[in-house]
Amino acid sequence: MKKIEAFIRPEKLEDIKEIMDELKLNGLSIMQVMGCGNQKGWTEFVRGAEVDYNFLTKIKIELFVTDDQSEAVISAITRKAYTGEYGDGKIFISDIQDAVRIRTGERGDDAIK
Ligand SMILES: Nc1ncnc2c1ncn2[C@@H]1O[C@H](COP(=O)(O)OP(=O)(O)OP(=O)(O)O)[C@@H](O)[C@H]1O
Repeated sequence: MKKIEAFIRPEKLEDIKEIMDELKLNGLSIMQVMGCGNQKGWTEFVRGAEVDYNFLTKIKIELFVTDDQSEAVISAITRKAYTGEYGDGKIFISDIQDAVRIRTGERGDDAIK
């Protein structure tokens, strides 16, 4: 199993939700986060003082998928989140050891399919 954590532009969320149906995924978590990457934010003057707004609002999508689903999920997110401008986001992928569906006690791939 893999954990896929994708940081995307908030306005891309609706497009990315379509992946659930397209790839027949069962679960997804979404968080609103503040962050920065190469897209550095902006500078404004507030009551005469220069203020850096270094952190922009992003959406973090967290998905746990089977190994055989992961490449399709990564390429679908990449395709839907892309604009070609700074701030398109990033995807982090890590290995997951196990999962449990509490209602049934199913483990591993069975718990997330
Ligand atoms: N190394 C990192 N660790 C944790 N979060 C990160 C990291 N890099 C990016 N993020 C998160 O991803 C969001 C989007 O980052 P951003 O698109 O600016 O990445 P980037 O690598 O600088 O890409 P680009 O060059 O396309 O702007 C950030 O606002 C932050 O929330």
